[in-house]
Formats: sequence, C-alpha cells, structure tokens
Amino acid sequence: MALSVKPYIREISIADEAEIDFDSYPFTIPAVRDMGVIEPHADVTFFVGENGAGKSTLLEAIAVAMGLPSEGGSRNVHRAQQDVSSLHGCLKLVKSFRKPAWSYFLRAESLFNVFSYIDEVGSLKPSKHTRSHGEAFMDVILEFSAGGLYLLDEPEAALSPNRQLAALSAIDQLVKQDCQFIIATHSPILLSYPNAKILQFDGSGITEVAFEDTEHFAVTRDFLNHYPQRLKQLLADD
Ligand SMILES: Nc1ncnc2c1ncn2[C@@H]1O[C@H](COP(=O)(O)OP(=O)(O)OP(=O)(O)O)[C@@H](O)[C@H]1O
Repeated sequence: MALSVKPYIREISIADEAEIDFDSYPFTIPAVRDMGVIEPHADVTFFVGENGAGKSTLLEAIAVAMGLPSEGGSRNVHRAQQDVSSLHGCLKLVKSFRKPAWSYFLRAESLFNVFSYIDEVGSLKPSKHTRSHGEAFMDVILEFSAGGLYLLDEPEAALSPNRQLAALSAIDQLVKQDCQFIIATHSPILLSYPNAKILQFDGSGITEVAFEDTEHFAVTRDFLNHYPQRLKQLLADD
C-alpha cells in the first residue's frame, strides 16, 4: 500500500533533548507542559480551549518550526520574529516524506502588519488594506492552493457567520486537493467540520474531544435555544 503524502506534519511533541524551564513561560502552561505526542489529522486538526489555554502559543511554535514568520504569512514574508516564545526550539516535528507545496500561517491578531509588509515590498495589488477586515481574511483563504499546509489562528475573528460557512466550504475543497489544516478556533461553525480531530487544551494537557462534547457547541446551543431565560439569569440584579 502506498504511503500517503498527508499529513505533512505527522507528530508534534517536546524533543527529549530539549532544555526546559518548567518555571517559566511557555512551560508554565499545562497544555504545553503536558502535550504528550500530538498526531494531527491528515485533513483538519482543531485546537480548542479556554482563553489562555495555550493554543496560539503552540500554533505559533509549530509555524516557526516550519520556517514561517511568527506574525503570520508565507515564507516569503521576511520580517523579524516578534516576541516569539522559546517553544519552537523545543519541538520535535515528525514530517511527511514530501514537503507541502505551499505553507501559510494566518494569524488574526497580526495579519494587519503582514498586509502592511506586503504593501511595502509591493508584491500584491490592490492592497489588502483597501478591503474590510473580513473580506481580506476571506481573500487570503481563497488564495490558498493545492498541496498546502495551512496554520490558522482564529480565522473566524473577522468573519460573519455566512463567511464562516464559506470558509468551511473552501477548507473542504482544499482538503480534497491534498491540503492539511491546523486551526485554533472558538467557532462552533468551523468545529463542525467532519473530517477533523478536535484537541482540547486544558489544565490536564491536550486530549481529543468530539464536536458535540466541546464547550463551544454546548454553550452556543444552550444559549441560542434558551436565550431569553439565559439573559434574564445573566443580567439579573442581585
Ligand atoms: N510572551 C509571553 N510571556 C508570558 N506569558 C505569555 C506570553 N504570551 C502569552 N502568555 C500567556 O500564555 C498563556 C497562553 O496564551 P495563548 O495566547 O497561547 O492562549 P490561547 O489559548 O491562544 O488564548 P485565546 O483563546 O485567548 O487566544 C496565557 O495565559 C498568556 O497570558
């Protein structure tokens, strides 16, 4: 049986030889300290968890270990790494026998800076700054090409619910063209993607969870089904 090209990243763990200071960031984050061996899905892997659980820290480290800029973009973005944690140097990545044809790190919080860089080097016309935040995000996703590795940090940050559905459809098309995604998200819409592994980051490390067992699904469904009562409870005077 032929070995499949995907996943491009097959395993993620802390290297045995890494020098680790458990008293300082990022190893003070339980999910980082106790990550074990992560085996990403060939299609889509989601990182979920409470704010501050360590999703962006790990995604950034994977991106930098893959040669991508910490602020986001492709390998063609040559900017100094910004405030990058030491984690990338401690990771052991087991990769596919074939490199992805293209790779991109989409980071919601710093995409604006990446667009400014692209304007400075004049490599893209028209400027992404002439697009709305969500339109520019969607443009980036729609420009992804076959055979790629895509690391997305909260891509839903700028996307309307309709655009999140469109992003889901675009991701599915790309998965069918040999792409692999690792996505940190809080979006129940994105998390519903069926060919995926959902990894929950919490105080005990990183564990796989089913879509309907995520807090994102449960809290959103409960709120939408009962929002008059929930609002009454939330906004009640004591
Ligand atoms: N440079 C830094 N130095 C020290 N601590 C940091 C640094 N950057 C992040 N942290 C802390 O590390 C923890 C994990 O942050 P991270 O951004 O990875 O969380 P996250 O799961 O992506 O959260 P969110 O869902 O809010 O994006 C947080 O408690 C954060 O305050």
